[in-house]
Amino acid sequence: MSHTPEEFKPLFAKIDELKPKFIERLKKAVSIPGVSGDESLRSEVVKTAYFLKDELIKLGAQDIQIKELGLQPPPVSTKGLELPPIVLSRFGNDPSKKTVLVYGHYDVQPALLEDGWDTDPFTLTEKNNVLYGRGASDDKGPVIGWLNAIEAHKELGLELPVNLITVFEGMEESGSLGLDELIRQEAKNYFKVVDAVTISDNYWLGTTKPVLTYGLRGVNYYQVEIKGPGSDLHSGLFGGIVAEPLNDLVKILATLVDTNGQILIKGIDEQVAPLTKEEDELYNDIEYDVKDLNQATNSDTALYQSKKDILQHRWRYPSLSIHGIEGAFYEPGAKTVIPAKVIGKFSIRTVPNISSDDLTKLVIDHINNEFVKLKSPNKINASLIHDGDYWISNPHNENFTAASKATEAVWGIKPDLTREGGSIPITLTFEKELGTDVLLLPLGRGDDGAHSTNEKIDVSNYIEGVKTLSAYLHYYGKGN
Ligand SMILES: C[C@H](N)C(=O)N[C@@H](Cc1c[nH]cn1)C(=O)O
Ligand SMILES: [Zn+2]
Ligand SMILES: [Zn+2]
Repeated sequence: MSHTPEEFKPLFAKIDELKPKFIERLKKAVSIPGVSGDESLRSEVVKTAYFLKDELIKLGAQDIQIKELGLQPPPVSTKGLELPPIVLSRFGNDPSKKTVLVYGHYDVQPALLEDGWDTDPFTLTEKNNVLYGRGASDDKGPVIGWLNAIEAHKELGLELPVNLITVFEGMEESGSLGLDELIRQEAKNYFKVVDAVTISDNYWLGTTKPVLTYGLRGVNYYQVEIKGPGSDLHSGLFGGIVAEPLNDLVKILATLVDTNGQILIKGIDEQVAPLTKEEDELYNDIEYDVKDLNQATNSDTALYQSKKDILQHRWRYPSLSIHGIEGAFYEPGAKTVIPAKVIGKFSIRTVPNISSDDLTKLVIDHINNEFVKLKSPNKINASLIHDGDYWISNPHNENFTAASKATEAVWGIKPDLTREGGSIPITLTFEKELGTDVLLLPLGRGDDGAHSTNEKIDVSNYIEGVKTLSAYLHYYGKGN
């Protein structure tokens, strides 16, 4: 392309040449159904870690370590389930070069064909230059993208411009359990000389303009268990004469949030940092429209119409989403059952300056108070499953500048600076424990359908993304 700087032409040509191999590598990664939230698939998550280890060996990584994290704590696991390991590796250890730590996750969200996928979620399928499959964008595509960037250098006989450390985890979609502790332990060991941390695990805001991201919402995930009869019951024999756990649960869930997305738990709004004039003005320059939102959701269900309202509610205000009910009848048909025990699941996206502990107290007190009002003989137990902090940083530093130049070299346009409504629980820990800047450099588009059916990454985003990651390492390595 005409905007490609001369210095990158051979490297970008090599990346184009390796495209079939890169797609094949992603296909292999996607074929392993490593869903961290599904205990029955834990061995597949672990298998993905070993797949990455083998790829790293082939690429010539040094000091590959598989770090075990011990058992998964309750409430989700009560039967001694091992957490998936962290895969560490190193490319180069030259004291004259800077060191970049790249983090990504190899676990994925659940996916079933019957959820409404057009193709098997664990078979990467190319249609019209788009690659469909669970994890294609979140986050196997970007993780494999880093490996591809390393391979392109290797194939060209080009030295990496920085020392690279890779940190790949298998529990991100389930709260990054165990990783905080590992980062603390390794801060003065494996991660002793890290100059910058870069994460490719979010998405462009829309579908055409690249972005760099300097903020994330946090996430507190809760469950509410309601137990009643000793076993599931026939609703004809027992309906109307026993207290039904699911009736209680739907009433409790309905007290959490209204249909306009307003959280109904008292005391949360007061903790949200006020919007300053300067922050409000930052939204003016960002390219986004309600049409982008409707395109990403394939619907006309937006709660706000103006760009500012949408972006502020996505980035700087909390939200509460109800995700599901364990134990409730959900299959097709008309089963006349009274479920004996149900567990409602919901999460709250947190923002500055909400404290996770204060929030959890407000949430649990609210649920217990509402349950008392029901005067039900059933038993309730509300608890936090996991939490991850929000993160916000100043995007005016060497790391962001390098990524901005790389984006221009590949896409011919300066990226927008955005925040992200989703969460990457470990980001703040890297920043605090390693004392380094963190950059979020997303590859995928806003309509990739992460966590949804028909998740995809466009071939152009995948391949140009490998070029962007490569160019970023060069700009950062030479100090821009
Ligand atoms: C943004 C990132 N790709 C992502 O999807 N993060 C998850 C993290 C999470 C935490 N608990 C469960 N999942 C998210 O934002 O939902
Ligand atoms: Zn992710
Ligand atoms: Zn995700």
